[in-house]
Amino acid sequence: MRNFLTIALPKGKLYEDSVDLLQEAGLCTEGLKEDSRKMVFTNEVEGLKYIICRPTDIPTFVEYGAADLGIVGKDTIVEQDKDLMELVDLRFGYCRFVVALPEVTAQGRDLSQFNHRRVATKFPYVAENFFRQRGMQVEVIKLHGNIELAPAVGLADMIVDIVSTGRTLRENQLVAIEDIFGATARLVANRVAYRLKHQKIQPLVDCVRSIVKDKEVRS
Ligand SMILES: Nc1ncnc2c1ncn2[C@@H]1O[C@H](COP(=O)(O)OP(=O)(O)OP(=O)(O)O)[C@@H](O)[C@H]1O
Ligand SMILES: O=P(O)(O)OC[C@H]1O[C@H](OP(=O)(O)OP(=O)(O)O)[C@H](O)[C@@H]1O
Repeated sequence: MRNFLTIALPKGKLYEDSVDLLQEAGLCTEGLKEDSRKMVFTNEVEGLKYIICRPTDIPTFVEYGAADLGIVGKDTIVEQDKDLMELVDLRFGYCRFVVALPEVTAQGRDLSQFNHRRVATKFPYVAENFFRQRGMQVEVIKLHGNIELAPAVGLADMIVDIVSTGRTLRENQLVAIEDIFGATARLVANRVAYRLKHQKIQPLVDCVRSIVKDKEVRS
């Protein structure tokens, strides 16, 4: 498999845009959009292999070299801080990290008034860093999804989560009171593969860069 190029694709929100981009870059993406439970797609003729992963597992597959390249959100890259090469900002999958509170609690207050409170998040590293930089001490509670539920049932006073349209916050009577940073999808590489498979990887990276460079950032 030394000459194969293996690309890890995230299932979920980034999947369609990822497949479209690779197709635009001239790679064969046959079968990837079919409704299927297959996790590995091999194209012997082109020396290409795609693996379909959970978005949060992409950095692990790439760091260990199980995939040479991967597509993953900057939010996940920052949270996991794995040893990856970040090659291209793909300009899709835009979302932003915020601190959000119940509307009733937030009214007329600023964040500093919520010191020593509990924060629910899927992103404990991002949350801890943010509050440390603010000189605040909070208790971070790690959840794996539906973070907006935590304040509603008294598990936490506030949340750190990603927001795109803002609909989930609104429909759960939460309001963002601080922006942390924005994130988009990135093309990442395994360090060793980037050197050993440079002849295959670099033309693809150049092509992807030229495709995305004039595109608007979008969610
Ligand atoms: N509402 C959103 N709008 C736009 N992009 C988003 C949104 N939510 C997440 N993203 C981006 O898409 C990536 C994948 O999100 P998705 O919801 O598909 O998977 P996930 O549930 O976070 O992953 P996992 O199943 O591994 O926990 C996120 O890491 C982020 O970069
Ligand atoms: O601002 P919006 O457009 O409403 O999007 C924000 C929601 O999207 C993400 O959740 P996701 O759908 O990934 O589910 P999760 O709660 O299981 O992480 C995020 O955690 C928010 O809940």
